[in-house]
Amino acid sequence: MTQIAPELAAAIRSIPDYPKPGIIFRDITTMLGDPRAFRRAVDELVQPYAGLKIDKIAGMEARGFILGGAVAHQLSAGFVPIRKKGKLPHETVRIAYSLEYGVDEMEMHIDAVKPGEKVILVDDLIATGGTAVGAVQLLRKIGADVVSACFVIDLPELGGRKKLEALGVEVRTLVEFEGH
Ligand SMILES: O=P(O)(O)OC[C@H]1O[C@H](OP(=O)(O)OP(=O)(O)O)[C@H](O)[C@@H]1O
Ligand SMILES: Nc1ncnc2[nH]cnc12
Repeated sequence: MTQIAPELAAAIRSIPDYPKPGIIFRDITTMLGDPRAFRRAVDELVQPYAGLKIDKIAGMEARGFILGGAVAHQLSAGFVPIRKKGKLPHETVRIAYSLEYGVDEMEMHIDAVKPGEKVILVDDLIATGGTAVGAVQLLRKIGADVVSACFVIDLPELGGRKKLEALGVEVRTLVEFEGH
């Protein structure tokens, strides 16, 4: 497996059979708690976009908020929270999606992005791609130009990267893990 950042892979904890039997949960809390690894992850995510004049970073609840907030700060971009249903107070756009271990609905404020604004999607991990594809669909519904999506972790066997690329979204990842 290509590892852009092997020291990041070493900082991520793997927990078998969580949240369901057969899933190996890739736990980034160990990476977030390590100041060097957290900084490295954010720096690596930001670097390809430096100078691109990105308007907004969209982050998926909850882990996408931690990384996306830091990336937005570094790029001097705004931040758009994509939340699980029922949490946002203003008018929203909503979509149902499935992920590696469940189904849910996510939503975003209808005025979170202006038509034509350049947006990058940020999350900790892409597995089946259900969450990220849902997020791209929401962003496009309100006219965003989704230029790229980036993740610390890719689980390539679950095919998420290919689904996003098929939608015309560039995908950048730092670490790959085999299996689920
Ligand atoms: O590619 P997929 O199969 O869609 O899976 C990836 C998503 O699953 C995890 O989030 P989760 O829904 O567990 O939410 P959390 O961040 O609140 O724990 C992860 O942070 C991604 O958002
Ligand atoms: N295996 C996994 N580990 C952590 N988060 C996930 N989200 C979807 N699949 C996951």
